[in-house]
Amino acid sequence: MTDPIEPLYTDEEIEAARVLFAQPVSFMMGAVRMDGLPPADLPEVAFAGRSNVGKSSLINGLVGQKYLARASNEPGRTRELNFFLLAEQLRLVDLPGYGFARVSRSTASKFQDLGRQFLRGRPNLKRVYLLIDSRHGLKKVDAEAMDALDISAVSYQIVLTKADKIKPPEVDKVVADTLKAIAKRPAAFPRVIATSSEKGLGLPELRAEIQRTCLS
Ligand SMILES: Nc1nc2c(ncn2[C@@H]2O[C@H](COP(=O)(O)OP(=O)(O)OP(=O)(O)O)[C@@H](O)[C@H]2O)c(=O)[nH]1
Ligand SMILES: [Mg+2]
Repeated sequence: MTDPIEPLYTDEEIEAARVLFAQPVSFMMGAVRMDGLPPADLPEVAFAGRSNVGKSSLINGLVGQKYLARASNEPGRTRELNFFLLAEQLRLVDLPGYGFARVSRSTASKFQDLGRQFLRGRPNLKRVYLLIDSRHGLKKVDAEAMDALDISAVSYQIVLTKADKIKPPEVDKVVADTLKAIAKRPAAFPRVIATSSEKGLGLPELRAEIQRTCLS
């Protein structure tokens, strides 16, 4: 039996994805309203998760640029839907985080509502990458986000972040626990990728997964 934990990508796929993500990438726009989105004319993948989980850093890691998406230690940094165009072929969408944010409750909920509306109603959204901090695992707010995605039938995949902060056997355990927790969720893609934007762990596999999702 194949191990569902192991990513199943050929060397050719990994190399093709590396080449794709080495192509030019640019910040296209930030949207603050659903009627201000770019046209739904290219495949998109979005990065969602709690504030401070590492969404902006992961986008930077994937494209090999340190400062493309604004990352910060201050939770609630990303406040708009930020669209990054890669290779003129697909878009990476950085979402505002849910959970704690160092802005007023009404400001935070305004951007969280925008994120929710986007996830529910974007026809060209191929998949949501739902980021979970390796040190913390799934929390109640993450389960609520998954409930919403399951109900809307929006395909999502769990990506563990900051895997450099814990030991490899602990990472394996979080991966196994997470797979168990999502087993019965209808819209969850049954594979979990552990990543570190800092050390590059898991990024080649995630690039290959995004390429498959958007361009095959
Ligand atoms: N050690 C380590 N730190 C990371 C990693 N990814 C992100 N961080 C740190 O975590 C903090 C938050 O990262 P961001 O990428 O801004 O997180 P975010 O999810 O975009 O946050 P919001 O926009 O506020 O929702 C920053 O201080 C990053 O340097 C990682 O893989 N390893
Ligand atoms: Mg951010």
